[in-house]
Amino acid sequence: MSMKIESNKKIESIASQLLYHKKLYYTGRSMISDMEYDSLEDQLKKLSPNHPVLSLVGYQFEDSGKKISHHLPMLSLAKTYSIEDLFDFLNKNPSVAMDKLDGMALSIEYDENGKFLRASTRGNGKLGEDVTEHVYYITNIPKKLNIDKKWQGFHFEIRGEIYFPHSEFQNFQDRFDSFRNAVPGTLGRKDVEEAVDVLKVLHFCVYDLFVFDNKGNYLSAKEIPKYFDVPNNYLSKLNLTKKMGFEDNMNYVVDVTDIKNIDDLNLFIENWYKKSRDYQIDGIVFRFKDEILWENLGNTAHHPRGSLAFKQAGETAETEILEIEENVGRSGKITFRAKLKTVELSGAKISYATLHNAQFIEEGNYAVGSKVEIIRSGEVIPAIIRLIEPSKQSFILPKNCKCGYPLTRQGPDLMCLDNPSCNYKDQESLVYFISSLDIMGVSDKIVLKIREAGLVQEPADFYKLTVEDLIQIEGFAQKSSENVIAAIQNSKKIPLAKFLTSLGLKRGGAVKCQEVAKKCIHLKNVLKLKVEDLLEEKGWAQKSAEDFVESLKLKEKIIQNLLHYVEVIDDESGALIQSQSDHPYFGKNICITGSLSRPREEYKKILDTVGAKLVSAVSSKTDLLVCNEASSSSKYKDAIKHNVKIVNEEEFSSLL
Ligand SMILES: NC(=O)c1ccc[n+]([C@@H]2O[C@H](COP(=O)([O-])OP(=O)(O)OC[C@H]3O[C@@H](n4cnc5c(N)ncnc54)[C@H](O)[C@@H]3O)[C@@H](O)[C@H]2O)c1
Ligand SMILES: [Zn+2]
Repeated sequence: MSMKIESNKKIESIASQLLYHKKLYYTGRSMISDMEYDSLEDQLKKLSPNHPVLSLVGYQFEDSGKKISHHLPMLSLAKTYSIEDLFDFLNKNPSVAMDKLDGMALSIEYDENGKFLRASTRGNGKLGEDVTEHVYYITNIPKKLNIDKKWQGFHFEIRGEIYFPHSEFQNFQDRFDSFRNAVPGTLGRKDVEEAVDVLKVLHFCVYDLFVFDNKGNYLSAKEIPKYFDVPNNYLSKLNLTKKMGFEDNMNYVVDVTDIKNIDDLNLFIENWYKKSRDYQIDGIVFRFKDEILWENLGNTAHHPRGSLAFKQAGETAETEILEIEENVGRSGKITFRAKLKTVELSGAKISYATLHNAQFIEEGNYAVGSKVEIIRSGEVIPAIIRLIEPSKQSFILPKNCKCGYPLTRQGPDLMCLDNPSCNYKDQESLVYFISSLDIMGVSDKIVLKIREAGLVQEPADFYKLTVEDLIQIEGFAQKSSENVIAAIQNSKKIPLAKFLTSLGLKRGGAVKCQEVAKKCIHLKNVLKLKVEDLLEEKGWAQKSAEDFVESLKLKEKIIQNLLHYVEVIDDESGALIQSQSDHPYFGKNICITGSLSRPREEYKKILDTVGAKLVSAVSSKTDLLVCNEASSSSKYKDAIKHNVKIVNEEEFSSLL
């Protein structure tokens, strides 16, 4: 074989490994450390500097929705692990340093009035996914910018990182396979309403601003200081975004012009990582301060030349797998974790690591006795990144669930699907049932203890518990047992929407269950639901409707058993709305001014019952103003101004 063919083979092998790991990484299942990945990339750079894989940005997901084409490409960053390289970079030009936030890049566009227009992800750098609807719910992204007079007529594009604060992630841990997957997973959801609670707690941090004039032409770094009356540097550009209403992010950015030698730089880096923060970083971004220079340096196909990310090799440790344990999730998905010979890693004693799913174990060839390398990567429990030495024995994936029923393979996962009342998946269902009912004084911990003692197999069993049962369990005293039992017994009247939510139905998040409750009013109608019925409603896709109806069927026995103990209260709001919707005042905004024959409170109550709203001021959104004579009140004037219909009390009440 000629040298050329040999080296081509090597190049293609590295390229295909890179593609493979990219895919795993961007779907939250990385199998190698960033350092190993980056060193593979370096090898390819040496062998074939122009290889197309090297200029791939991000990873294109299949089956994706609407695309937005970026005005300017959204690129990656050049990176280094070497202090010397970083020092050389800083010596070239005065720079700033900022956190390299480990979330996802977002582009957010505003129109010439400062109104939020649309948002997109980085995607492949040229085409991103449209996430406009998701962004409506992200609270620290302004939907209307504070626009100074001299900024009017310009369009703005803000770029930054959307990330999950650690303190918030704690509340949503069980919903995601991994921390890394949480943000892409949430922004990738097509049924946005199901993700609202997560979107509300995500944070956005700005790192760039682009300005376009009213013809859509890009305003260069040279022109910005002229139009906006700011000095030519990165910090003052960021300051503009702060004035526009973005959260103050200046504490992320530090001037590093006073670093004079390698020792200073080492100390600076060491201290940077010591700072406490409520989010994950995967490096430090250094960027030349001079904006005109930064722009003139331009980009490669992969990254801007005026920025450099410094990364630190994450601390890893070697250990041995002692046992492989499995857990059955609420959906029936089996997840695996390894019990390890305890080792210390970044100051913590580690005895467990995640093995994710069946595919991860197969591909990595992990088994009891394997020597492995583990890393802490911001996950709740550490991840295994590499097999150091295979075990003499191999691990045979379970054929059956712990409940005895056979498992089904679905892609990378094993699932327990055949046993509708699998006790093991109910272990999670039980906790979920109680926690979504919000029974005061009954925490998840208590539920697990009761479950471990074997006292409950399904939700209905909670209502059969007695004080005597609980006292037998370690940690329960007379008084606390009485409290728990009383709390459970007091939770027997459950509104329909809450009842449905607590069942943990597939696709049955709180918002969807509320819609179903409104539509069906009685539980017996819910139990008769067909896929077609759901498809009539907006926000239901074929697959989610099928999942919902099917999982409802699977829970039928659990529901029937529960009904011996609890009373499910009809959704009256739905019943009302059905009859109200024919009323002429339904959905109308009505305002009253001057004195009428009956107190305003009384009218408010009547209006409530027909589905109308009594508003306190007149705007273009008001449908009707009620008053007995022309007056000089501001409400009256506004009604004339906005062309709002004005009627007297008699006319008004004739329709009530
Ligand atoms: N372990 C693996 O298997 C594996 C696989 C693929 C990629 N990776 C890792 O992923 C990285 C490459 O991925 P990438 O291109 O998504 O990201 P990147 O590391 O090249 O960084 C670019 C991204 O950084 C983000 N960012 C955060 N803070 C920023 C700031 N202050 N200024 C500018 N940008 C900021 C932006 O989202 C931007 O898109 C590499 O570091 C690589 O090690 C690892
Ligand atoms: Zn099972």
